[in-house]
Amino acid sequence: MKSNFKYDKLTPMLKHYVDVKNDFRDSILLYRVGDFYESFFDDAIITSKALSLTLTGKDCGHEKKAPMCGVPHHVIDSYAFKLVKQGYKVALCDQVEDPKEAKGLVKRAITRVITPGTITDMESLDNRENNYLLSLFQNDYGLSISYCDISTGKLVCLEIKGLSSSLAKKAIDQIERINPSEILINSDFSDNVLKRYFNDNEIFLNYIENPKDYLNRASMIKNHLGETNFKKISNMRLAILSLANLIDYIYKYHKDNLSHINNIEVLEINDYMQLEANTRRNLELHRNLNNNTKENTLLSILDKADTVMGSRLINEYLERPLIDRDKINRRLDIVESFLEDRILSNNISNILSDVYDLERLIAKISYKRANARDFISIKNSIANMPKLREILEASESEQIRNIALNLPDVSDIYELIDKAIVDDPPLGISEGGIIKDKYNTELDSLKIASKNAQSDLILYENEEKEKTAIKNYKIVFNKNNGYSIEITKANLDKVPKNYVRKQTLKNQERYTSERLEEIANIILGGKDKLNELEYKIFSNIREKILANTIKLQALAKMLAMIDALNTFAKIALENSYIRPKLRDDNIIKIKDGRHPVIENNLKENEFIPNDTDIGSRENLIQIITGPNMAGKSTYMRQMAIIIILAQIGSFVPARACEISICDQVFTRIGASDNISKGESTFMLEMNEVSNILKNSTKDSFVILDEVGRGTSSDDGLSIAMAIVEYLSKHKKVKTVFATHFHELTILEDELENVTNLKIEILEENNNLVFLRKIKKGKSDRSYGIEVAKLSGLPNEIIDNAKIIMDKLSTNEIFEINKSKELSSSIADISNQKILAIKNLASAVDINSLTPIEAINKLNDLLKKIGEL
Ligand SMILES: Nc1ncnc2c1ncn2[C@@H]1O[C@H](COP(=O)(O)OP(=O)(O)OP(=O)(O)O)[C@@H](O)[C@H]1O
Repeated sequence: MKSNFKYDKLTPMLKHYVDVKNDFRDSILLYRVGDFYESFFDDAIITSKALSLTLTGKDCGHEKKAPMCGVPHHVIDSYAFKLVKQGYKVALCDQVEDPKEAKGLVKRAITRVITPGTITDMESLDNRENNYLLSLFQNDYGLSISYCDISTGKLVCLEIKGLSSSLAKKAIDQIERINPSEILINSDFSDNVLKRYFNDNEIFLNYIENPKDYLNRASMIKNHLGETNFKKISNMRLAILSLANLIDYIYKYHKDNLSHINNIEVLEINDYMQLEANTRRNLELHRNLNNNTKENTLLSILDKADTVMGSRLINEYLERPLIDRDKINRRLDIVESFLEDRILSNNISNILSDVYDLERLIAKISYKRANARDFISIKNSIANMPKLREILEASESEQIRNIALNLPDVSDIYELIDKAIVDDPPLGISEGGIIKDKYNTELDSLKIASKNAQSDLILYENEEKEKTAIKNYKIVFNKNNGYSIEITKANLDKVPKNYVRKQTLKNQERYTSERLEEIANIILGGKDKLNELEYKIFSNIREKILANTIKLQALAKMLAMIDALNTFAKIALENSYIRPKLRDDNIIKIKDGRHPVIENNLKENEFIPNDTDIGSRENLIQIITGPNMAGKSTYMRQMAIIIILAQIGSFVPARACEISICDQVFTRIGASDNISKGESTFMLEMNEVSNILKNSTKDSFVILDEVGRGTSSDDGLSIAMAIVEYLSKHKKVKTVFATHFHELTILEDELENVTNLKIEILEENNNLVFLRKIKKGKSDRSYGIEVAKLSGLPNEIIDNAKIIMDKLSTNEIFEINKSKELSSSIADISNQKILAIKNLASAVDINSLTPIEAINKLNDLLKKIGEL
C-alpha cells in the first residue's frame, strides 16, 4: 500500500511517520496528532479492522488520500490493549514538545511500545493477577530467569542449576508458575525442549540479540537499579544477563519514569516446594483441567481476599509453597490469631475492603499517568491506617502487635493529598478544578481575580442591556470564538456604534466591544494561567508522593500479607478447616480429610471425609483398589492438596492433621495425549514416571493414578509391579498408587513397606452404592460394567459385556473359539441368550396365570426376543 505513495511527495508529517515506522516495522504505529492517535497506510487498515473503527483518508501530497484511522488520545490504553490482545505490538509516537512553542512540525518520538508484558493500564489488566514480562537467558553454562510486573514494580531474578539435561524442564516449570504474558529470550539459545515448548504453547516471544559486552550489561543494571540492588546479584552471572535483557527492553520501550521498579528479589528455587507444571495442572491449583479457567480450582477457594493485592499474594503463595518450618509456622500463627479474634478479623476485613490497589496506583504515579482521582484513591486507602494500627496494636498476639509496629507511617502523604486535592476531582489533569482553596496563595489570588472578572462580566451585561434597551441582550461563550454579545436580527438597529461585528448567524449577529475584550482577556487569560498553575502544583504533589514510593510500597506489601492471612482465617472459619501440626519424622496423619474443591460443590455433609496415615516404615507405599468412580483419585488429590495448603500457611480441611514437610509433590494422573509433541500416551506416562523415580526423595510425596494402563494388561501390570518394587526398595518415598490391577495387592505380603487400601461400595439389588470410605484391605474387582451401566450405556452392551466377562474369567472365550473370529464368539453369546429366553418361557406355569399376567409375561418375552 505504502509503495503506491512516493516518499518524496509525502507531506512532512507523513514523511516523519514513515521514518518512524521504518524503525518499528514489527509494531502498529499510532502517531499523536492533536487529540488523536492516528495510524496511516497499512497500519490504518489493520487498526480499523482490528478495532472496528472507520477508515478515513488524509491529504498526503498525492492525489489519492492516505488511509487513516484515529483513536481518541484519552482512550488509547484500552484500544492499545485490544490490539495487543490480538497479537500486535503497538508503538506510540507522542508529541515531545509543546505544539504552541513548535517551529514547524511538532517534535515527536516513540514514548512507549506496548506488548502483552508491558501493558500498564489498570483497567485492562486482571487486577487479581500479576502481569509478568519474563526474560530467559540460556547458554552452555546454564539458565536464568528474570521477571517483572511493570504495573506493580515486582522484579524477581533466579538461576536454575543442575544437569544440563534437566535445565529446560525446570525452566518450563518456573515459566508455568510465573505464567508470563510475554517472554524475551536470547536469540542464540539452543535448547530443543524449550524450542518445542515455545512452539507448542502460544507464547508471545521476542528474540533478543545476545549482547557480547557483559560489563556493559552489568553497569546498565547498576544505572537503573542502583549499586545496592546490583550487589544482590553481582556473583550471579547468568541472572545478570537475563535481567539486563529485561531491563533494556523495559527502558527502551518505556520512556516513562519507572522509579517504582526499585528492588530486585533474588529467588532461590530450592527454598520452596518443587511442584512440576503437570502436577500443578493435575491438582488444579490455579487452572482447571476442564476449560483452563480459575473455576473449581484451589485458587478459587482461597481467592476471597478483600484487596486485589491480597489476591495476588495468595496466588503467589500458591505458586510457591514453603519448606521452611519456621516460616510456615509464622504464617499459621498469624492465621490462628485472626481466627481466634473474630472482632479483629472482621475489623481488618472492613478496613481492607476500602483499600485500593496501592501497588498499581504507585506505579501509575511513577510513570506519570495518574490523575487527581488516583491521588484520592491513595488518600482514601490510607485514611484508615491509624485505625488499622490501633486494632492490631490491641491484639493479644505478639506477632500481630509486631505487624502493627512495622506498618509504615504514611500520615504525611494523607495530609498532603487531603490539604491539596479537592474531594471529587475531574478526570483530566490540565483543565483545573483539582487544587483546594488555601493550598497555594498564588492560585488563590488568581482564582479571586478570575471571580472578579466574572462579576464584571455580569455587571457589564446588565448595564449594556439597560443602556441599549434590548430585551434579550446576552453575552455568550463559545470554545472557538470566546465571549460575544448576541443580538437578534430584530434588534440590530439598537446595536451601539462601538460594537464590532464578529459573526453572523441565522437569526442573530454576534459582536464584541472594547470593554468585553478587556474582561474576556482577564477571564480567559486567567483561566489558562489558573490551569497551568494547577497542573504545576499537581505535578509537584506527584513528585512528593513519588518521593515516598518505597514507604508506600512497603505499606502495600504489608497490607497484602495481612489480607492474605486474614483471608485464610476467614476461609478456615467458613469451611471448618483446622491448623495443621508440623512433624519431622516423614509421617503424615490426617483425620477426616476432605477435598476442598469437591466438598465445595456438594451440599453440606455430602462429602465423605477420609483418614490418611502414611510415611511410617511399614506404611510408606499404599496401593488403593476400588471400583471406578469410588473416589480413589479424589482421595489421593485431597492428600496432596492438604499438604500444599499446610505448606502455604493455610489451615486445612480435616478434623486433625499432622504433616511432615514435603520437598516435592509429584503426580502421575490421567492419560492426556501429547501427540503433537511426538509422544504417545504411554510414552508420556512412562516419561513422567521415570522423572518421578529420578527426582523424588524420601521427603517427597508421590501420587500414581493407574500407571500402566496405557499398554496391554500384561505389560502394564508388569511395569506397575516393577515400579512399586523400585519405590519400595530404593526410593523409599511416600507413595499412593491407585490401580485397577488387583494383582498388585499381593505386594503387601512381599514388600515390608507396602500396604493395601480399598474404597468400599455396597451392592444393593443389583445396584452399586458408593460409600466413599477408605479402609485397609484390597478390593475384589473394579465393577467397571456396573459403573458403565450407571453411565447409560445401552442394556444390550451391558448384558453382552457381562457374558463376555464371565467367559474371560474362565478363559473360555479364547479356548473354545481359538479358531473362530470374534464375531462368531458373539454369535455364541446370542445363542446363549436364546437359551435364556427358552428357559424363561418354559418356566411359565400357564395354569396359574390370570389373563392379565399372561399378557404381561408374553409382552416380556417378546421384548427379550426383540433385544436379540
Ligand atoms: N469422599 C467423597 N465424598 C463424596 N463424593 C466423592 C468423594 N470422593 C469422590 N466423590 C465423587 O465421586 C466422583 C468420582 O471420584 P473419583 O474420580 O475420585 O473416582 P475414582 O475411583 O478415581 O474413579 P476411576 O477409577 O474411574 O478413575 C468425584 O467426582 C466426586 O464427585
